[in-house]
Amino acid sequence: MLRSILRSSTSNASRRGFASGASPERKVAILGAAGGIGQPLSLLMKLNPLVTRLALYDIAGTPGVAADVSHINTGSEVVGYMGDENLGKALEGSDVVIIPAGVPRKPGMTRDDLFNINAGIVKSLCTAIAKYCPNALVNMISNPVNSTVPIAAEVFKKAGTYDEKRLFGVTTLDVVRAKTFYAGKAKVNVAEVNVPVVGGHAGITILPLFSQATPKANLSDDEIVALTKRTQDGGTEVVEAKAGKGSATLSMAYAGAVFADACLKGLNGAPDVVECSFVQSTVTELPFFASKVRIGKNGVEEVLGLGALSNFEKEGLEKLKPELKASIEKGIKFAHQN
Ligand SMILES: NC(=O)C1=CN([C@@H]2O[C@H](COP(=O)(O)OP(=O)(O)OC[C@H]3O[C@@H](n4cnc5c(N)ncnc54)[C@H](O)[C@@H]3O)[C@@H](O)[C@H]2O)C=CC1
Ligand SMILES: O=C([O-])CC(=O)C(=O)O
Repeated sequence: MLRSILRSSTSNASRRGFASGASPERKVAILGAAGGIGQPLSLLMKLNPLVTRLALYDIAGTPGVAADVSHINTGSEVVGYMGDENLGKALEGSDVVIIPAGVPRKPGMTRDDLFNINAGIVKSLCTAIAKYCPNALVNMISNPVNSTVPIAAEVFKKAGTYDEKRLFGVTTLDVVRAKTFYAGKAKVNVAEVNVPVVGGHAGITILPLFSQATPKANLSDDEIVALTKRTQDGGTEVVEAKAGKGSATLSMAYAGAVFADACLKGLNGAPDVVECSFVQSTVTELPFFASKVRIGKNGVEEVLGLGALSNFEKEGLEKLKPELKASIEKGIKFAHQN
């Protein structure tokens, strides 16, 4: 067991000296830390000055990743944990738990094709979260997000720890893509671009609201249709380009790091922290829905509405509902039956 736990050599004193100044100490755990997303995400979280302790958990490979990342001269302490028997220690005291554990797609597969394997992984990890860090903000990356978030909610409900303010499906990559594609088409500075993306995280359930994109640009209807389709198919574009070697990892690690940073800022009391996320929601008749969310000291402070939609977006919203509803129900059913 000892061999599976690797501590960084950074001293407490130097850690405090380097760390986050007046910010409170924050522990972040990454579950699936040795994977394609997990490794670059571990790197990016090691670079985040709001993190004081970084727990890297996986079923294999974490000693190496933790040793590697721990040599970076930023303030946080890095500890690697490997194997189920060390999951509790990885989670204890965590403020934010990021979950990129599970299998990725291969060409020809949908995200839902990952359900059979990933549902069980998510269920067991969330059972441990309920036991060891029930107050953590959970950032669910594992696909299919449209089902894994409802599974997590049911696991937490069963354990008596569910707080809808603390459970987030990470849809930030859809926003990252929408911003990039819009900036390219509209020929505006990508750093200034904002595009809300609502709905869910699979195919047509991903609904970018380009009518609300800023800075405003005069794009034709055809251009908006093409941008929407490219955003919806962004994951597949990467899966096909990787030709059997997995799905988005680097852009996802970036997106995961952006979202976790927003959670840390919100927890620390920063004002106006708003990101899109797939959360428990009353924005539509569906129990979970992605939209802009204000994040604060308790997690979700406010689920923001959709704003004015174009006719094209209104149609997209109605079209996505049956698929999203079915994915949510599939997750809930799985959690009840297993
Ligand atoms: N939400 C989003 O926007 C995105 C989600 N994803 C999803 O993220 C997941 C991970 O993708 P990759 O990192 O590319 O896969 P990967 O296969 O490279 O890494 C997954 C890691 O999870 C670990 N793992 C498996 N079972 C585990 C368990 N019970 N506990 C802890 N770790 C466990 C594996 O050992 C592996 O290191 C996939 O489900 C993928 O579809 C990927 C891209 C974007
Ligand atoms: O497409 C996939 O399977 C991975 C994913 O969720 C994304 O890249 O958006």
